[in-house]
Amino acid sequence: MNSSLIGFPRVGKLRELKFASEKYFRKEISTEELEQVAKGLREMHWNLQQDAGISHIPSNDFSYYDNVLDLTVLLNALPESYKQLGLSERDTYFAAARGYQGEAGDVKALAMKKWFNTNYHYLVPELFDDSEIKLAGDKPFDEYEEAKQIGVLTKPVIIGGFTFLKLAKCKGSKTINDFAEDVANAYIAILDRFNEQGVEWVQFDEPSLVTDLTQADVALFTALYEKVLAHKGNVKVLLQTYFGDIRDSYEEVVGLDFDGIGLDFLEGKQTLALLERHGFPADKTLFAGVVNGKNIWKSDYKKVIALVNGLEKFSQDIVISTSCSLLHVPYTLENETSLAPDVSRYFAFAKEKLQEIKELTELIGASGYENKESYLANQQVFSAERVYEDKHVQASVASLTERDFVRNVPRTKRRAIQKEKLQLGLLPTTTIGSFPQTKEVKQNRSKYRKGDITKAEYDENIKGFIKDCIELQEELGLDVLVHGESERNDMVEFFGENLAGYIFTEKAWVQSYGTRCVKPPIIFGDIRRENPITVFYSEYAQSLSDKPVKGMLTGPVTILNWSFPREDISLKEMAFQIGLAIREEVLDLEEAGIKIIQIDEAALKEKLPIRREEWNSEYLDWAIPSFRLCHSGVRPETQVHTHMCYSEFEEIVTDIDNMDADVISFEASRSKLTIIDALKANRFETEVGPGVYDIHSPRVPSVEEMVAVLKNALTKIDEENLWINPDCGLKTRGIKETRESLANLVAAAQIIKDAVSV
Ligand SMILES: Nc1nc2c(c(=O)[nH]1)N[C@@H](CNc1ccc(C(=O)N[C@@H](CCC(=O)N[C@@H](CCC(=O)N[C@@H](CCC(=O)O)C(=O)O)C(=O)O)C(=O)O)cc1)CN2
Ligand code: MET
Ligand SMILES: [Zn+2]
Repeated sequence: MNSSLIGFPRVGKLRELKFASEKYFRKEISTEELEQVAKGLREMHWNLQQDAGISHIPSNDFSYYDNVLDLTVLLNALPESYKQLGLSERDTYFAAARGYQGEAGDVKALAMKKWFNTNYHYLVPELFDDSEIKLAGDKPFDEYEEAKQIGVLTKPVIIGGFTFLKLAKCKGSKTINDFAEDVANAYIAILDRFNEQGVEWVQFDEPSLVTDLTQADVALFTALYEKVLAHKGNVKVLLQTYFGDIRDSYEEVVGLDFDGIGLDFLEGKQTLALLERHGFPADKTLFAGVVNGKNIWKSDYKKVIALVNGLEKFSQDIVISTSCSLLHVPYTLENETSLAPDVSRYFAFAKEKLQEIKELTELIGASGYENKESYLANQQVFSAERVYEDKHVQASVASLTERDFVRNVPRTKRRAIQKEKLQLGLLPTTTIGSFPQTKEVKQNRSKYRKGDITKAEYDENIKGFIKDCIELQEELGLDVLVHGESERNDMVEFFGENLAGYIFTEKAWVQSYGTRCVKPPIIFGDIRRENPITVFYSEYAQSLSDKPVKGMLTGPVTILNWSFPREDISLKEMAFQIGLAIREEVLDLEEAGIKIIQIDEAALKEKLPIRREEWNSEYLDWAIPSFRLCHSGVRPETQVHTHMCYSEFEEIVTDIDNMDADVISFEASRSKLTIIDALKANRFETEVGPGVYDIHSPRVPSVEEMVAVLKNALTKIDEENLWINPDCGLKTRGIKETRESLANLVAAAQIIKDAVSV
């Protein structure tokens, strides 16, 4: 049986690409040196896949920052503002990705958004009325050639034209339909080039097909591909989908002249039913996504083999594949030195998944496969009892009642009590929580981890960072302070490390955006809080100031969504277990005299099901309650904040209000504040802090631009309800730009406060 990979992680086994790129940004290495690192990684990844016997090895899945941005460049759609800087090709690309501020000019980065239901972020393509879409680059062709040079014949991978158009934002009067013809022509030109190169298969990724589509969308898709496929020549075209099923377009898709169709049998709840109902054309190859590309648990060979065997009645020509790109899992288990064997034996990261695919291709269809060594070894893992149960936690979740989810004083009444108690005045300024993770802050953690310093020394250093952070905020004149999160490597991993039931890794990095990676902790058993986690740090921070210092926690939905979840119990069960743990922490913080507690739900929107019909039943019906569970026990005078990034929650504004927080801060600066209209229209009750500047870019926002944002916000939001803050935490920023940006923020706030009080 043949096998295919949709994409492979690109940051490198030990994040080599991240470190090289960041050196390049700091001008410590040249373009050529950066390109050498990238080339080395590509070669290594191709060789690995070749060694594992993968038949369809992807190329062009590599990216210096983001593969949607790569496509934008390839289609000549990079906005003029970046080209006008007159920088080198590479630097123009990075200017679009990160913003640019320097001798050549001052431009903001492109907007960044969540890639479907993952923690990966892409840069949003922008289409202007004068954008001229055409093939304008060589990356996919060069990378094919590069692989060929080392003896690997690859399957180039490009995001398809339909997904490109669906993700793009039109900035003028034209709509995506106005660009469809040029897009089709550009893909024809792409296919021409692949024909010249003698490419056998090309993969067009069309994940937008798994979203709810209108008839017009399906018509756009069909028209686009009718045109493109008429020119495919000798190249075979694989239409690759993932993250769900293609229930709205299946019949049209199988009717088109694709040579292969890639379907997701894991997240695609209706994929099998679609095959049952409509069959699968005999002249096409079925690329069956059966190995999980998103989670780190080993595949159960028995189940996978049964699934593939069941597909043979639909197609004689099956290639097995991952369910999505392996971009979303870490590189390899080999780097994990401290995982117990009875834990690590359950896991398969990207490299180990290659081995799984290899073994599966050998087992499927082989007679007597049940007695083969690889099968027996796999089944041994699945027959073993995994004991990590906590009966006490299970009982606590089972005995939750309605009352556990409701604060006993309603929000409007709490508001008056809180205003009286906190005395913040109108338009309070605050930040989202983290302050720059400086070299010293990171070293403190790594020294402690390596045993070079004691816990007491570690805590002493943290107290020093907290003290500096409080002093800085006092000096800047912010109203509500934070302790700065210098004890955290990450807002989720940190809680994973401090909760029983979690496993955490050393080097299991996954790209989140650009050079930024996360190390999602693994939920291995039932979750329980054993000891207070943050109280020591928050209490100390509050002791240094008369202003309120926010307690800072991550909420259950976000902890769950940014972890690798168990597959043997429901998401709801896990969310409630985590919710109970965070609730204990909330109550301890309140007991320690913390007056404002922020519970971040940065990832709430991320795993909202792609299909609207599943929003409530599959998600919101437990996600919102699990948040309420965290704070329902606090006194009315304790103010509860939450925070969300990449907001785009227009359509669930009422659900967000139902979280019953007192204040919410959210990202709005890159998405131009459109969310605010939705808040007004839905009579949003929660006080709001729409972020006034983008913290994902190193550029320093001016006072004027933030005044403009605030004035705009005040046209829609009552001044009694408005907070002033950046759009997310400051951990990725440097101290200098943070100080300057926040000084400007406070100055902008003062101008607005003065204007409002006259
Ligand atoms: N989980 C999560 N998802 C999120 C966000 C988030 O904050 N967390 N924010 C949004 C945007 N995404 C982001 C993702 C990552 C980072 C980020 O800053 N990541 C850091 C890593 C942070 C971290 O965990 N650092 C560790 C590990 C540091 C490290 O590299 N250690 C070295 C050793 C260094 C030494 O010994 O000195 C190693 O492990 O190899 C620490 O500081 O303790 C990075 O890529 O640079 C920011 C935003 C959406 N998704
Ligand atoms: C990705 S949301 C970040 C929230 C967190 N409190 C921080 O400031 O870093
Ligand atoms: Zn955030």
